[in-house]
Formats: sequence, structure tokens, C-alpha cells
Amino acid sequence: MTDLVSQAPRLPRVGETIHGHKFFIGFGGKGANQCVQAARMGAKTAMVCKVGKDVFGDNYIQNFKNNGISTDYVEQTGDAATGAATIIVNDTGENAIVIVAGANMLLGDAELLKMQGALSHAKVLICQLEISPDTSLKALRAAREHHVKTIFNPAPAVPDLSPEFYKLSDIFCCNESEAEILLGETVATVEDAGKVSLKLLGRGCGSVIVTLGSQGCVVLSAQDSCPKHIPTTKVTSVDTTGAGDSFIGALAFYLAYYPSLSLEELARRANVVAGLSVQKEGTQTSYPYQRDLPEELL
Ligand SMILES: Nc1ncnc2c1ncn2[C@@H]1O[C@H](COP(=O)(O)OP(=O)(O)OP(=O)(O)O)[C@@H](O)[C@H]1O
Repeated sequence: MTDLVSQAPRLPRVGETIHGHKFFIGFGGKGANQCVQAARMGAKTAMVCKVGKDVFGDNYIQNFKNNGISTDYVEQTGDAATGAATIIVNDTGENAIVIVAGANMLLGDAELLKMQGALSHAKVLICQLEISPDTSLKALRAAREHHVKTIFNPAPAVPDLSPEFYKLSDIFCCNESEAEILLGETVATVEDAGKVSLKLLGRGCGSVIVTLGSQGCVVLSAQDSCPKHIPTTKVTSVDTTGAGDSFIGALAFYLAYYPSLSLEELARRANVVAGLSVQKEGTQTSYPYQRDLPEELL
């Protein structure tokens, strides 16, 4: 997804044209963000996705290359445009957003077949819901067949998520509002997060992480189903956009390269990485590299 962001004093009314004061184009999309964060930590990564045969698609492929990500499984299609989010932000920080998934929704069986070889050598697969849910499900099933660990991020969340997603998730990782949509109940406190994570675990996940912004996260697993709060260190937050994706990208890195770490330690380290990302502006622009991390994290 390419973000097209206009900042204006206020949001325009229907039929109105107004002057804004700043415009920028940013690289976004949950899967891509997560992949970029894992790559910056030093992980060997491949992105499986579809973009349009257009300037946004060309630029995105270059962005993957600039981050050292394999683009062997990035396809370009002439049948739809690269996914785009048109975002208008007013001076008080409110926004209006139109997302057109475009080429993302054309990712399907042919691309999954092509990536099987790479998947069979992978340590971790991360999936989200910004492509067809059926394609994500098939990818998760294939990962299980190859004994590849799976991280599933149910975002954007839907209330009627297929029950198979839970069973195919070694780590099911969502934020508070996604947990609310999935379970239809309010998640306002660490205690609430513990309760919902237990319910999500009951749907068949290997383990569950519910992220809680500045409060860190709550984790639990089938082996130890007592919810544990993993707080994060206090930082001066500048822009939290994309913090959840930074957390998941870092989590995937640690799961792949430090497989003996406990779930609590994986989450503690991912908290620190995501905590670094909120101290800078932007989404991918805020993601730390390995060299930015404290030594104890590697
Ligand atoms: N203000 C903050 N201070 C420190 N760490 C933070 C802060 N906000 C987020 N984080 C870190 O990022 C992780 C993910 O944040 P959050 O739960 O807000 O995800 P999210 O809502 O999916 O984020 P976004 O939608 O903005 O990408 C948290 O678990 C925490 O580790």
C-alpha cells in the first residue's frame, strides 16, 4: 500500500476543494511494514505480494530492494493499480481515509505456488488480512505443512474471522481494538487484555499477544495459559503510526533467529524495538536498524 497523505487545516466538505499545507507519499501496508522491520533487524526476508504495473508499484519494489528484501515473489499486474491509501489529516490530527486494495486482492494461488520453495526453507511466515483472507489461509496452511512457524496479525479485523485462522496461528498477535472486534467486548485495561487473550487462545492458537500501546503487551500460550503483562519502558512518543507492525516485524526476527527465547522475552524485546519506532516520525521511516538497538537486544 502506498500512503498519499495531505495535511490541511480541516477536512473538506462534500464537493469542496481546499488548500492543504503539506503532501507526502509514504510506503505502508501492514505486511510490507512488518517485512521491512524484520529486514532492518538483520533477518533474511522475502515479500510475497502483488503491486500494479505503475509508478507506485515500481517505487515499492525499489523500496523493498533498498531494505535488502527479496522481491522474487513480488508480482506486478496490469489488471489493477498498486494498493493506495488516500489520507487527509487536519490540524487537530483527525483524518479521513480511503483505501483501495487494488492489486493486493489479486494475489492468489499462482503466487502461492511460486513461493512454496522459499516457504519450505523459511523459519517464520507472517500473514495479515490486507489481501484476500482465502489467500492468507492457504499460505498459513502451507506453512504448517512445511513446519514453518506462523505469526498471524488479524488486521484489519473482521468480527466473523474464519475459525481456521486461530488454529493455524503459532502466535496470534493483535492490538486492543482488533481484539474488541474479534470478540465483541471492550478492551480498556491490562486485565481486559488478559481476559480476551484467554478467549482467543481458547479458539485454538498456539499463543496470543495483545499489544497495548504505551502499556506494552499481554502474552499467554497453550503451555502457560496464565496471562502475563509485559510492560515497556517509558519513552517520549512522537508518532505511533506503524508501531504495531514494527512490533510484529521484530517479533518475527527474534522467533526466527533466537528460537529458544521464551514468549515473554520475545515480547519484551519486540516492545523495545517498537518503542524505538514511536520516537521518530512516519511509518517505515521510523523503524530502527540493527545498529540502532541496544546490545542486550542482540
Ligand atoms: N507510546 C508508546 N510508548 C512506548 N511503546 C509504544 C508506544 N506505543 C506503542 N508502543 C509499542 O508498540 C507496540 C504496538 O503498539 P500498539 O498496541 O499501539 O499497536 P497498533 O495499535 O497496532 O499500532 P499502529 O496501529 O499505530 O501501528 C506496543 O506493544 C509497544 O511495544
